[in-house]
Amino acid sequence: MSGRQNDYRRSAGGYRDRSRSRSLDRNRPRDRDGDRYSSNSGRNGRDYRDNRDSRDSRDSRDYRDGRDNRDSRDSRDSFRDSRYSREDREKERSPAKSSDPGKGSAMDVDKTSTPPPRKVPISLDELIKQKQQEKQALERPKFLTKEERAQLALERRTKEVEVQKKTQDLERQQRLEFDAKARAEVHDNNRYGYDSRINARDRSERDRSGKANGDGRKESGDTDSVSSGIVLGDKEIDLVKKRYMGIEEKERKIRKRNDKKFVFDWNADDDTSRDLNPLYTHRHDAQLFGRGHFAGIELKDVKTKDQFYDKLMASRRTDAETARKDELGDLALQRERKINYADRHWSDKPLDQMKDRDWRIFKEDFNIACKGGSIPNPIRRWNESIIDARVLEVVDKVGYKDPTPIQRQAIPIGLQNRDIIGIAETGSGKTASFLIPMLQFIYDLPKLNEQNMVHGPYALILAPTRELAQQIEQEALKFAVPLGFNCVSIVGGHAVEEQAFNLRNGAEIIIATPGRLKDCLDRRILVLNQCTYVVMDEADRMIDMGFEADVNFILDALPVSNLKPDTDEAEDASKMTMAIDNDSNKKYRQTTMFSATMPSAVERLAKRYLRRPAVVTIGTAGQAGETVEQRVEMITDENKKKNRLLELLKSQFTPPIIVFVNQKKSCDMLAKMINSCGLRATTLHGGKSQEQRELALSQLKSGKSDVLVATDVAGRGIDVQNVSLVVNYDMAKNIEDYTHRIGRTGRAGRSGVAVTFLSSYDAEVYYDLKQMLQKSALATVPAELRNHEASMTKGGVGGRRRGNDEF
Ligand SMILES: Nc1ncnc2c1ncn2[C@@H]1O[C@H](COP(=O)(O)OP(=O)(O)OP(=O)(O)O)[C@@H](O)[C@H]1O
Repeated sequence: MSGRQNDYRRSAGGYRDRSRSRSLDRNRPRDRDGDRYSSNSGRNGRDYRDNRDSRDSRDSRDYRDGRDNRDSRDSRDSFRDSRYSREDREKERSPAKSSDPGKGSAMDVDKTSTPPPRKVPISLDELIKQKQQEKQALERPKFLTKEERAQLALERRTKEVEVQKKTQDLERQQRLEFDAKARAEVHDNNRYGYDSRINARDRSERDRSGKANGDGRKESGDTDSVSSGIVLGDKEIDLVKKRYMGIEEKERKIRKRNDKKFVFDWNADDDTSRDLNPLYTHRHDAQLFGRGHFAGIELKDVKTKDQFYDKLMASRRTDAETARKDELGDLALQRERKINYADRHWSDKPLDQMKDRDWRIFKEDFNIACKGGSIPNPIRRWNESIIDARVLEVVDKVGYKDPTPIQRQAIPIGLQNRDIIGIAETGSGKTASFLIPMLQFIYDLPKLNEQNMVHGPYALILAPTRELAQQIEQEALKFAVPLGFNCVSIVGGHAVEEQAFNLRNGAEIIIATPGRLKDCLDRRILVLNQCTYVVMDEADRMIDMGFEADVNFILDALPVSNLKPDTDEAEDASKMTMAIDNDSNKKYRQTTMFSATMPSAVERLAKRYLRRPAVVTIGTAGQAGETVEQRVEMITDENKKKNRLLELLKSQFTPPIIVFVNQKKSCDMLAKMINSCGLRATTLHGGKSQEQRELALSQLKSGKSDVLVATDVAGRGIDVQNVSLVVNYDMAKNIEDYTHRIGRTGRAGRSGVAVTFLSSYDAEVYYDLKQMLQKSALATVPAELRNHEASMTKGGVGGRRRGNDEF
């Protein structure tokens, strides 16, 4: 069906409805003017007609528009009818109300006055709009003034209170009734008096009602206080009772989280069982650890206490049983002796009775840790070692009574011709720990003579600084001269010719700095054709100073025919101590490295030149000497630093004192300042001639100078006896240098103090320094450092890489 036909039908439907309503109108009674009463009966017939006309016109418009509004029109018609009828009723009512005879009827008014404006029924759209507006108005939040809100809240509260009061009254009423009933029942049951409980309840009831009165007074009872005008609260009354009647309230034990699981109502003092039971009075103290104790029982105690049973048993024994008992007793005694003997401390045992356990205890006692296979046992005493008697004689002459921890472990390994990486704190005798096996090694080699001295030295010691090399030379000479060996140092700052002259008679041991040695090798002043023992002292420093290439050059100049195999054989002492071939006395090359700090950069060197090295660590790697008290002061201001330095130098510290700075010019400036204060200061840095450097050091050692102001040139290995104070006027740029600097004091078991001025420019080392101070028993971390952000995480790079002695 087409839309047009549909619309037509709908409009026809609408027409049928209208004709039906007209026929209904025809049946209605007519008014005075002959017009028919309609739903708008208050109006004249013209109104009605008009209405009808307008409706018709609307219908015809609907028809024209062809809109599908049949349903809405039906509802509109019915609604309009209802509106007409309501308005009609009102109109009918109004003339009746004003039926004043004087005024005339509404009809009359209509006739006389101007006709009222025609009332047009409200359209459906408007009506819907109106309804929506009303609805929106209702939904819209209404603003209330403060007073209105207060008023509302008051009303609400009043209502609540009323309800509450009502329920309370009701409850009270019910309770009173219940009590009265109960009292009557009890009275009936017990004629002789009131139940005390009811009395008490009455009292409490009265108390309660007294409180309910709101003034804290009791209705009856405390008449005294009321009469005296003093009002006492409950707490006060309790206190008065406590004071005058001696009533003590037991404090309730409050159970805490960590308390035992079971909490009893009684106190420990109330427990009487203790006195009655001997088990509790003589408690057995269980000792589960320690010698002489078996499963927590002291055997000796048990023996003395059990005499009663012993006597009893003895009286019952036969002779044979007694003999057997004695036999068993002897056996037990022997066993006990054996246990006690085996449990002796290692120092009470001869060497051949030392067990693995003893060696473990021994190593723990000296903080010795080793890595690598087939490590020999450490040395307990010099005379127990396999060191040649003549070398031991020299050791005794030098005055070393007992070996230091690093010497205890490194010397026996060195004597096995094993490669070693030795890490031990500053001033712990590392020099002797590589010198002694070296001397023993050379001792087994043919003496140097006119023929073989041209092939160069047997042993080579490399050191990062001239001063350290010279110091090692002096230490080596102590041992070498009595043994008839020659030592020569080859360091920068001296004429090469002079050094060539020193080498004219040959030297079993050469101590050198890498730069100058390379020069000598380049110039053919020296060859290393028979060098089979190499020591790199402070190897990390050499790499740090940029000597790695020189070191590689030197080590590559060594003969390769006696290189150790990179197999397990390198750990086999019996093979490594043997000559390589029977025809010659050639030995395997032995390479060792020693330092107090071993950063990972050294690994590269170790991997290239060391074969299956044994790693010996004393204490913790990179740790300062345990006898050094480390103090850190946060000072950034230069003037304050100077004042503090002078203050320290004038305090209880006795010379020699070493002050470390980071720049050459600071050395001279500080030395001047110290000299002007009456102390004798000398300087040591890379800008000075070698003679001046050696003079400065010797003056400090001899006591001609009180204070040495130095750069890191003096930071490593320099051994000046009895340095009481080291001041880091400028903090070292990395923790390794700091460790070596402060290691100039507290050497060889003596105590010393290291004071460091830390500034905000040193944030790179805050973390490492904090860790180091925390590990030391003699150091406290200042709060500024502990809480500083930079000390929380490891930041910055390691030390500065520098070329040859540029300090
Ligand atoms: N067994 C020993 N008994 C007594 N003193 C010793 C012993 N061994 C070494 N010394 C002394 O200890 C001091 C420090 O020794 P050494 O210079 O070898 O220490 P170091 O560990 O090399 O120190 P650094 O790491 O600073 O170079 C020296 O004066 C040395 O004479």
